[in-house]
Amino acid sequence: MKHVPTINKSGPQPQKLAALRQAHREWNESPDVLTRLTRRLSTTLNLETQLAILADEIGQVVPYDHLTYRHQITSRDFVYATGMGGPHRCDYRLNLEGSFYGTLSLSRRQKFTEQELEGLELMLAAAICPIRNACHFIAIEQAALTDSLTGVPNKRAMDEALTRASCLGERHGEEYSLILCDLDHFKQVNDRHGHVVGDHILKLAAVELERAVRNSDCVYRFGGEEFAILLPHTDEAHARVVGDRIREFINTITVNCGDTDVSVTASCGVAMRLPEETADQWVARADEALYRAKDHGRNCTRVFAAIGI
Ligand SMILES: Nc1nc2c(ncn2[C@@H]2O[C@H](COP(=O)(O)OP(=O)(O)OP(=O)(O)O)[C@@H](O)[C@H]2O)c(=O)[nH]1
Repeated sequence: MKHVPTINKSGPQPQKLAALRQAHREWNESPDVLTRLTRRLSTTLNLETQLAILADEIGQVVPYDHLTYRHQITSRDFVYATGMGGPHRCDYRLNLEGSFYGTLSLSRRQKFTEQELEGLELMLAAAICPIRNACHFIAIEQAALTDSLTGVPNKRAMDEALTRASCLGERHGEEYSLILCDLDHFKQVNDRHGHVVGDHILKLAAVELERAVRNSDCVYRFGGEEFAILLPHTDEAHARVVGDRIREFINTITVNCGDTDVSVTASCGVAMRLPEETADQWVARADEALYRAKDHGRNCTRVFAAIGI
């Protein structure tokens, strides 16, 4: 049976409450480095902010010229650096309960003393739990914005990006175009060759889309067999060219299924963002252009022209 703690009904405990108040004051005002470090780290789950706090607190006890922290969190490199080098260096691999949470390196002109290294280790021991929590937080945030099948950003990430693009477009008059790219007759691929093949083609399509666009553009999985590509600084004429290139890349996908090779085509709908347009209205126009591409026989690109609207 689960242990349920009993509630003490003996009435108020003035002495204990006074002690609690005192402990709280001491915790908040303590000049002790470790108490202050853990107290400051506990105020945030943001890894960059935590590292800035750690760098600040370490610098007050062990002067250094340069501090770096590196960690790969769900395949993305996280790097924090402050200050400028020095020939003497110490590196710490941050491990907790068998898991690795990054490498912290310090360097400076003078050698580090044994006492300083011991002090550093005490501070890192106090910081490791908050750092672990911040790393997990980043991983969870990334997972919430990533499509688990293809690894590209998902619809939620796209909604955030479109809202951001709308704000920037409104403020600075930047041009943004959106391409919706939908695989043609994908139901037939699933029905004839099975979902495993369908899933494999979706993964390959995401790879081809990322290859077909610039680093500054971003590919999202918008729905089942539908992707979206957001193109900053791009008008509709250039976006059309990208739409055609995307289709060419998708057309190169071939999956061998025993005695047949399965290939796919795609249709693209393009819309450039209009002034004062909401993200939903913008997506609706790109979707309308996609519908026209499908209606025109598929494997083509259609633009919802901004002129005349
Ligand atoms: N394998 C696989 N199939 C998916 C996934 N998500 C959606 N689909 C399939 O994609 C197909 C989409 O079918 P439809 O919306 O009819 O579109 P379509 O057959 O591509 O036809 P058009 O878009 O008109 O060319 C459906 O069979 C869905 O089951 C997925 O994650 N994996």
